[in-house]
Amino acid sequence: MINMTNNNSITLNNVSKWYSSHKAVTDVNLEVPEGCLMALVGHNGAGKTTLMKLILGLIQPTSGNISILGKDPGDQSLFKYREGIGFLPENISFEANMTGRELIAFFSRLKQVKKSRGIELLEMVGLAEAMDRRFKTYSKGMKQRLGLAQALLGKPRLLLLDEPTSGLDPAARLHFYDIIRDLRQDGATILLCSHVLTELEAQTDSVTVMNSGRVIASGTLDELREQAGLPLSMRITVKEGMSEQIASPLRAQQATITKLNGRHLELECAPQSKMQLLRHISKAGSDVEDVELFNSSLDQLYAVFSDRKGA
Ligand SMILES: Nc1ncnc2c1ncn2[C@@H]1O[C@H](COP(=O)(O)OP(=O)(O)OP(=O)(O)O)[C@@H](O)[C@H]1O
Repeated sequence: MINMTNNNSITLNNVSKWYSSHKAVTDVNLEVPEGCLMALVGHNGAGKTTLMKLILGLIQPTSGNISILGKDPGDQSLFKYREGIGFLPENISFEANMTGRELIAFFSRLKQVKKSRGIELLEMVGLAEAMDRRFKTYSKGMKQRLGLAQALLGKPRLLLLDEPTSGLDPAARLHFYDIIRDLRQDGATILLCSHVLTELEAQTDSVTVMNSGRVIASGTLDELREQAGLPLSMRITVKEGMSEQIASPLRAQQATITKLNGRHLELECAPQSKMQLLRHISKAGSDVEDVELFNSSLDQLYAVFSDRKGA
């Protein structure tokens, strides 16, 4: 859950990054509160990875200011605090001839973490059986798990994950989000880039949508729904032959009936009319057997914001 103490783990003020005349990121303002999981979404080339590199201090902004964990990420003298930051890049690649065990031992030394913790993490990500095999023999999903294990070394307070579930099978994805939940319970802040919007919905506190280097929308899912102005859908199951009778007063309440047959009616309404409509529906008593509500999905919200920018 979002920590309400107003402490931001990441703050970007008017950050731009240009490569020669190419604007990879333009005037980005972003605040990620401590303990929050924010998803960064956007088309290919929208600027998500560039933003992560800026936050990590791997590249310098052309203009604007960045603060992570209260520090300037570009300050090379601040090596010590990097122990508190974990990063999983999009296309993970390690020395091909080293085994998983050797690689995690190497990263454990770099992060000044006990080797045994590295081994524990390999076991946690499901690489116990494969840790003595060379990296070059690993499948894409196994490489990704090893990348995740190295990102988790040192109990990071801030985790940056670029497409963390790419290559993972469905069971491994579920396991990944279990790990993320545990980290969040320990207070970690997570910024996660993904194109798999459906799996993000249940996990994120907030979503930032990027397009052509700019932030075009940001907020909780409910805030984004309000900004997008998409209708809420309802599916009502009624006693046989009662649908028209129940639909009539709902039309007068600004609901748009989209489908109607003997036992079902489907409608769309403004999200703020929901309770008023439900009160009307409940007046029908036992003639109404079920009401299902469908909020707009992150996929639908993303499509709305992308279209608005003509993407
Ligand atoms: N080193 C670089 N030199 C020149 N242009 C770059 C460089 N890195 C990124 N870009 C450009 O900046 C823009 C943003 O790229 P970025 O990798 O941040 O996008 P992304 O949102 O992460 O995309 P994807 O979803 O495909 O990973 C793109 O137009 C890309 O071509």
